[in-house]
Amino acid sequence: MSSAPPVIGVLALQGGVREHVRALEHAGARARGIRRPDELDSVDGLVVPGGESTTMWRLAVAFDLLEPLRERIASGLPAFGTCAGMIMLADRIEGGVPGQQTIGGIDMTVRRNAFGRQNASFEAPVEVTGVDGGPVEAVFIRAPWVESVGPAARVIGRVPRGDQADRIVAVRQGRLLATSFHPELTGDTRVHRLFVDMVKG
Ligand SMILES: NC(=O)CC[C@H](N)C(=O)O
Repeated sequence: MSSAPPVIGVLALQGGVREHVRALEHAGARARGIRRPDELDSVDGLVVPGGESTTMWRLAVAFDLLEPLRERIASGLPAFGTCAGMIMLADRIEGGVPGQQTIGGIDMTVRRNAFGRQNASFEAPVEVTGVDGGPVEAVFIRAPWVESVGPAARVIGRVPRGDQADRIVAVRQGRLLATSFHPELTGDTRVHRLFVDMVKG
């Protein structure tokens, strides 16, 4: 017997919203954009997309969403952040603009634009714990990396090789998930399936 698909919101202030909606629907969820605090009440999970974390933070404040997002996530709403969305889910950031705030939730320190200029965009096969069937082809676009995680968070993916081998690029903490890269851009929906399973679980 199959239960009703979970409803997953995609924070639609800015960034790669449509791609996540598509990937979530492929992964067996119903997806919708979220722009207002009351829309948070009717979702079982939330994706915070990539884009620009400084703009997303400013818009979240302007739309009175930052506090409601913090409250919902603190009270157990499963969430998945990609790239700028990873920054938004970090408890601590480095390289932010003055005063930059996050939603938080994951006990980690994330460095913005960490991979630097020559290497601002690249792809690499990343093994993600909990995703079966071989590495995920990870697309990094002016991506952050995770400097460190606290005891509550678990590293589930690292850069496989090259100058930045072993940099942490995927983290999980309970029902919160974050990747430096963009699984919504590749057509491979295994990371979204992992999140949909976390939401169902
Ligand atoms: N592709 C992305 O989401 C880039 C993130 C962006 N560099 C930021 O700081 O928010």
